[in-house]
Amino acid sequence: MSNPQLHPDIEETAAKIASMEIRGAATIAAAAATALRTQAIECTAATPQDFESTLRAAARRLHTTRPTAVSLPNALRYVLRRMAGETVGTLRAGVINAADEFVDRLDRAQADLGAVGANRLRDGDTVMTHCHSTDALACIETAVDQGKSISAIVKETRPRNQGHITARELREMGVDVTLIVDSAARRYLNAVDHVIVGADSIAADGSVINKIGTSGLAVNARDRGTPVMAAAQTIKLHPDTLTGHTVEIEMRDEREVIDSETRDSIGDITVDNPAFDVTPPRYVDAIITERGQFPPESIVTLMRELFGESVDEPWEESKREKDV
Ligand SMILES: O=C(COP(=O)(O)O)[C@H](O)[C@H](O)COP(=O)(O)O
Repeated sequence: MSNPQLHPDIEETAAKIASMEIRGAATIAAAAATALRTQAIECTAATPQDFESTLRAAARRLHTTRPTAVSLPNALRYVLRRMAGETVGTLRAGVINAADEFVDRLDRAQADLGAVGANRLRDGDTVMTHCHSTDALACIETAVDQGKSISAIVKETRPRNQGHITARELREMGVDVTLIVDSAARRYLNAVDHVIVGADSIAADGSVINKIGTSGLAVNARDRGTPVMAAAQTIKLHPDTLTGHTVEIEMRDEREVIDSETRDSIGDITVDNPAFDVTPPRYVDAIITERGQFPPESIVTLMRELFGESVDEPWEESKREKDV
C-alpha cells in the first residue's frame, strides 16, 4: 500500500497543530489521538495490513508537525501500541478504545495534578505565569475552587501572546490578573509567591523544556528566592532522553517576530524565533504531576517506571511497506 488514503481530519489536525491553532502540549496530544480515532473509524482498508499501514501513515503525518512537545509522540505511541488483532474490526476497535482511554486519562491526570499543585498555594498568594498551560492553570483553578484567593501576574509571552489566553481564563476563574510585558517580570518577582509554568517536555535529568523565556524567568526567580513549579502530567516525560537524546527546540517563522515591511526597512539582518528553551533542574523547585510532586533530579525514577529503558516508534513504516 504505497499511498494510504488519509482521512481529511488528519491533514486538518496536522495543519492546525503546525499553525498553532491547536497548541499547548496536552491539547495537541488530545487532538492527535482524536484524529487517529477518526482515521480508524473511517478507514476503508480491506486487509489488516492495509489498515495498520494507514494508521501508521496518519501518525507519521501528525508526528511531523511540531518537534518539541513529547506529548504528541507519547499520544501516538499510546494509541498505536494498542492497535492489535487479526482483523480490521479488532484493529479498529483497539484504536478507538485506546484514543478514548487516552483522552480520558489526560483529563483525569490534569485534575489529579491540579489537586497536588493547589496544595502548594495558600490563601492570598500571588503567582506569576508564563505562556498558557492547561496543567499550570489546573493547579490555580483547584486552589480557587478550594476557596483560596489567588492573584496572578501574567506575562504576555511574545511573540504569540499566549499570556492573553491565560489572562482571560484566570479572570474567568475569578483571579485578580495583572498583565505585564515579558521584560517586566523581574520587577514584579518580589511580590510573587510562586512562579508556575507548564512543560512541553521533561528530560531525564529533570530539565524543563517550555515556552521560550521560561529559563530566564526561572533564573530570575531563583535570584529573588521565589519558588518555581512546573506543572506537567506524565505524558510530558520525554522517554528518549533516558538514552541520551536531547529535545529538539522548534524554530518558528520569523514573521511571528517582525512584519516583512519593518524587516525590509531595517536591512540585512537575521531574525531567529526559537519557540522553547531548556530550564536546568537546579532552577526548578518541584515538578507537579498526577503522581505527586517530584524534585526535578528524581523524575528519572518515575520516567523509568513508566517507559522502561527503550522506546519504540510504532508509526515507522514496516519493511513490507517500505518495499512496496
Ligand atoms: O509552552 C507551552 C505552549 O507552547 P505553544 O503555545 O507554542 O504550543 C505550554 O507551557 C506547554 O505546552 C504546556 O501546556 P499544557 O499544560 O496545556 O500542556
